[in-house]
Amino acid sequence: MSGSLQLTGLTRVHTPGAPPALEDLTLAVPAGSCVAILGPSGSGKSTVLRLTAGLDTPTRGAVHLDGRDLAGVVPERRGMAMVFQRPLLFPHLSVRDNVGFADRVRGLPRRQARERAEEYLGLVQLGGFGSRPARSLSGGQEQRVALARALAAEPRVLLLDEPFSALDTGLRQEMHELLADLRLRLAPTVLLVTHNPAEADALADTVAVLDAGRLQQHGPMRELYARPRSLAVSRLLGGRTEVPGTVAGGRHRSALGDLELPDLVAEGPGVLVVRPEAVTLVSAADADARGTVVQVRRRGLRALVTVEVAGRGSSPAAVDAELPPGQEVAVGAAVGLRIPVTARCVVPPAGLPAGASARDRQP
Ligand SMILES: Nc1ncnc2c1ncn2[C@@H]1O[C@H](COP(=O)(O)OP(=O)(O)OP(=O)(O)O)[C@@H](O)[C@H]1O
Repeated sequence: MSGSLQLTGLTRVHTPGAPPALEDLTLAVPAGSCVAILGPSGSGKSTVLRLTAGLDTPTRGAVHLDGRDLAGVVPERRGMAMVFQRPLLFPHLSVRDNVGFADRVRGLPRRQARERAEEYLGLVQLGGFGSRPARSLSGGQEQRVALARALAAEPRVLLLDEPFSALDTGLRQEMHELLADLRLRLAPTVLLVTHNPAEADALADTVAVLDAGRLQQHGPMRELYARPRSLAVSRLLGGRTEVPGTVAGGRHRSALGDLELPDLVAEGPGVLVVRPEAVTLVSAADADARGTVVQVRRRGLRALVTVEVAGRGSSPAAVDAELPPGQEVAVGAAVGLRIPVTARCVVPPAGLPAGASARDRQP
């Protein structure tokens, strides 16, 4: 029953003359897949869901479901169900009647509606909760009911708008496992909005990064981590190492020295970004660059260290490295840095659009 969703050139301008809330978004959500829209506050994530659900009208662009243009189709006839950050249950109704509400509205007899509701409550691991009043549930249970209610509508697309962000870490983890299980059993088509990279990583097949209303990059999370196309994407995923320099002859020249690049990169200014997990501290003989530890932060069993590398004739560079459990280093220590060639990625300097990525330009 899962549908195939296609957004094409989707644009929403709220105030003429002001920057669009969403600009020219083209995104495919294949049947049975889960695509996450990831972005900072105000980047246009909810706008995408509202336009898809028909709660708002695009200024330009189209939403197609299984090839059908949904322009002018009211939300309740789009074959979609939405789960919001707040569950929005009817507090005076039982859990079962909350889940069966849509079935009752469309004329299903009470008994049948309740049987179906129980079935979906079982799927979200709330079997036995049916007769309880909705107001007696915990936050996590309420959100499970909201999910059961959405699934009971048998939507062709499930729209999730930050559904777990109000839950504490443990409950959120449980909901992630539940959603992964539901995906295996029911294979729904899911469009998920989140500002949390770990959530996008845990739940989605691919992640579309939005910044200031524009799609920055869309791909599997691993690709976004390893090969961000812009500083915005790198920063959103927690990247902090940004070394400005110049690309020439397939090498990046900066305070770190002259480093070979793994990809074909156009000549000109470019910022080297590297994931801290890829950087290791090594002896001077094996090092790609040498520097001094200026900061150590604990990350559970691991430590995240910042190493400052003095540039010859350029300003110093700061490189983050995540140490494995057991490896310790103190502020002030002189260390060598190993940055594997495959971990080196060059993005355009701030101010240039992602589309102008040095990697995408031919030399
Ligand atoms: N009805 C509206 N009228 C005017 N501007 C709006 C309206 N709705 C949203 N915006 C603006 O559009 C931009 C995108 O908003 P949107 O809610 O889609 O962002 P978001 O990424 O979902 O943010 P958050 O994570 O904070 O919910 C924001 O600058 C917001 O202020």
